[in-house]
Amino acid sequence: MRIEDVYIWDINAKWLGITPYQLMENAGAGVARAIEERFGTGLKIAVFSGTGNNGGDGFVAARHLSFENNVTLFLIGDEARIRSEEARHNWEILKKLDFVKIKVLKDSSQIKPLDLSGFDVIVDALLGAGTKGEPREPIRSAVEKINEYAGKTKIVSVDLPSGYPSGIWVKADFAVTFQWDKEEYEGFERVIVKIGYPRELYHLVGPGDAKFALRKKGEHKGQNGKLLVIGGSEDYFGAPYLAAKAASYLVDLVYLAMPEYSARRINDPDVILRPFEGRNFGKKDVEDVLALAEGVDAVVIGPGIGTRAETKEFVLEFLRWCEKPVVIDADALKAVAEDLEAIKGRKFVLTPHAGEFRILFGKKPEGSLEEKAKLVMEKAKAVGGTVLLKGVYDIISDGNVWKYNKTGNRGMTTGGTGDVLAGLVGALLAFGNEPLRAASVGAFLNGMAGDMVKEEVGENFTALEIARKVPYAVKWVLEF
Ligand SMILES: NC(=O)C1=CN([C@@H]2O[C@H](COP(=O)(O)OP(=O)(O)OC[C@H]3O[C@@H](n4cnc5c(N)ncnc54)[C@H](O)[C@@H]3O)[C@@H](O)[C@H]2O)[C@H](O)CC1
Ligand SMILES: [K+]
Repeated sequence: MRIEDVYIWDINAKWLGITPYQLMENAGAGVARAIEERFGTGLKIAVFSGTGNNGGDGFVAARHLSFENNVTLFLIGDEARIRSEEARHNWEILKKLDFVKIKVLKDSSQIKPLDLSGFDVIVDALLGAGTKGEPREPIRSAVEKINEYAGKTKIVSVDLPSGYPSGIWVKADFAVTFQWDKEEYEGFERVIVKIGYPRELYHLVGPGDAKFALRKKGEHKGQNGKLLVIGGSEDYFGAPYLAAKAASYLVDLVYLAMPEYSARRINDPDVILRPFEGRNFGKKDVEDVLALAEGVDAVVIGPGIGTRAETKEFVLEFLRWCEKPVVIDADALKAVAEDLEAIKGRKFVLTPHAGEFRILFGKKPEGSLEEKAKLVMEKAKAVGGTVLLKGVYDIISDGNVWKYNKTGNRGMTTGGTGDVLAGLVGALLAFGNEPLRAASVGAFLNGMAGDMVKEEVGENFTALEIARKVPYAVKWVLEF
């Protein structure tokens, strides 16, 4: 698990109703328990806290330890800078206690003369996951002061040694880290304590994933993604339009390549039409559509494209040559099912519903969520890409991990919601997201938009209304 996952989990935990207060209480209690299990009780303990949530964990640990130990808490920095509610709450509690001695040290000149030789254990709660760069004063002096006692006094770091991985960090006997080990951490012993996360957080897609997926890259036109949607046929023109419309709320530029016969039905300034002569895509169009794809960041191919033999040939030939990340949706899935080699080595997302999944992989997904997830993961690994199996719970896997999405409602069985979804996944690919995150967050936003429409109009609505709700779903995520 990476530090980025910590933030995603925290946000998703909050979305599930697990408050930062509960997490901090469990974190601090876990630190206290790990210390007493290792060193016993009746100890003289110095807790060094910073003004962030790492410091907050230290406040909680000090309170828990004070029950059977002699605790002094050193706040390094100005208490006015204690930012989060949960850290402030625990600071206010400490200030009401009499057995915990508190010393506020704002300046390195107050830290340098400190004599810590009377303590059995020093707890380092100065800096944690929020650290940026080398420790700055006065934290820096506190790190140096603590390191004077390395090897003599027991030193326990909260979450990770303060200053790690910069040039100067606390030489701790061990760090008490939360819920799981982090792959970035090395060079110090870790004791892992659980802080109340349910197992679902490994798999459930939430606003935490969406916040990371929606981070904008640049300020200038076009920097926030250009998408090409390829679809439509003599029978369908709505599907590719829906995909393009939905995507237009996220990326800067959306090109919509359609056979001229159906393209003439579209006139929406939000999408840049690129009509191709004729009624259906065929091999004659491969060169020109590839040329279009050169100018974008990601491609969606399939909505309404039809299943004619000439079109299947077009789809396969296009995919053999296109090097851009691509969402393969709807009828393009049927083409790919005939020759999975066409997408070998590519960056792609397949977006089948259960029936298309069976055509692609020869097996209908059934059974429990975990049984279906195992099958999706196995097939994603086999095909070498990301598979988004649409359903009441969408299941997404890149072959290594699996995610599931619970947003959405029965009203979304209406035609076209799959097209909106394909557009959103394509847009998130165009943002630069890896396929797994683009697919899982696309499913999340699609379902959230559908839930917002249902809130307003009940369960009978069209896919275009879902597309129009996309900006509201994005706003909700960014404000969460
Ligand atoms: N889900 C979990 O794992 C939980 C983790 N908890 C603890 O929260 C910290 C992360 O807290 P955060 O407030 O984001 O950051 P820090 O406390 O690590 O530090 C931020 C604080 O320090 C200042 N700062 C940043 N870099 C430096 C620097 N180089 N020198 C000096 N000062 C710096 C910054 O301005 C902030 O004021 C995590 O590690 C866990 O301990 C939750 O409490 C429980 C759930
Ligand atoms: K720390």
